[in-house]
Amino acid sequence: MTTGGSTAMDTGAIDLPENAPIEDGTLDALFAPFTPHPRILIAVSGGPDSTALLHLAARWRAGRASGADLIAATVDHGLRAESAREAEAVGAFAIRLGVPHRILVWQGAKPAHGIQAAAREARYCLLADAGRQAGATAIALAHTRDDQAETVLFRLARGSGLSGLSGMRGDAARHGLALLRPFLDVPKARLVATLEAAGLAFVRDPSNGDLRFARPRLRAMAPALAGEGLDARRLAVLARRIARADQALEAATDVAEVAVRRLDAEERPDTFSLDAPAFASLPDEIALRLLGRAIHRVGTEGPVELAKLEALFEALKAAAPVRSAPFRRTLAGALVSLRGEVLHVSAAPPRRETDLLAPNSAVDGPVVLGKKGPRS
Ligand SMILES: Nc1ncnc2c1ncn2[C@@H]1O[C@H](COP(=O)(O)OP(=O)(O)OP(=O)(O)O)[C@@H](O)[C@H]1O
Repeated sequence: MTTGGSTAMDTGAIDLPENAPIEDGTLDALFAPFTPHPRILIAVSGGPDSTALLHLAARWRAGRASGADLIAATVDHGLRAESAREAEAVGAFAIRLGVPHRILVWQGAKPAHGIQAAAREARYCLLADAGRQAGATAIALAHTRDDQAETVLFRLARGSGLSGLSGMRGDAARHGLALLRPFLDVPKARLVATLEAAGLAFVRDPSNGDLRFARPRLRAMAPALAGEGLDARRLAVLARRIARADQALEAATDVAEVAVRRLDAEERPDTFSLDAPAFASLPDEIALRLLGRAIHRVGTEGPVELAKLEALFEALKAAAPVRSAPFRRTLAGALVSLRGEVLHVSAAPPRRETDLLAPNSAVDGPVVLGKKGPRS
């Protein structure tokens, strides 16, 4: 995304040239998250962002007497005729920089639908396996500020809650390895300028501009959005602010969990019992998060979809003061029931056809909820 009219004053960010090459003087700060790791696998597609990541990380490492060992890997998804040749070109570039490189081939059947998501999932698995085999403790990815902005828009369009709108994290974990994204605050234009200044070539994946996919469509809208002030910088600032608020709400939920959870004789490992009056006195957002945690922990279907959690929470709030009929609902493989002063969340019994027909028995009906990925 190009940047529009925002200024350092209205975003709180330090104003940097948006398309100036990255200078050596900034490398220590940029790669500070690398320092705790003895060995890092750099994920390089051969596109501009990850080529710049490899180039700059090698430059940073060469300027230090000690630090992380760098290794690099390229996943050949086998989806384009040129992919094998491009992966080899990345390998040759890495070797020139003195960085060992591996090509990881995505084998097996490729789905007809959702190919981008399947390729991403396969890529993370292959990179994590290669990283672990090589003794790496972290994978470095070249997501930029433009990617962060796109992620925020993408999730906004899909109805995400605050956790989703906080965007990608600069430090996350997956498959037992840390995921480092040192360029999350760096405009893509600066990486391209860095490569051009160093005379380095990179490939452009045509699928990045394929308007059959949602992200390229959002990318194509970026100049118009930036013209209205909704540029990458503002969206990235928004993501940071939301992440900050989200962390505070999670911390408040930790406190509420300790205060409201009943650890009495009735408590079993597969049950989460909450003091119902204390739960009802929590602010809605905290109560909702606590309920979502309970369902996620004892349920069998992964993270709960936010809209479904909200529907269940509203039904619970409506039922709580009445207590005329027992409250029992299932969501994401968990059973939520209100008995007297106790709100129980336990693993749901196996579903029967009749469960789906009984009134007040299932808010999620026959829909199978997803098992992975952030749901909010
Ligand atoms: N085929 C691949 N092999 C290794 N790493 C990859 C591959 N594709 C993506 N990555 C890693 O994941 C990051 C994000 O992927 P995404 O598809 O958003 O970027 P991209 O368009 O490939 O970016 P780049 O300009 O680096 O090529 C990349 O910057 C890179 O670090």
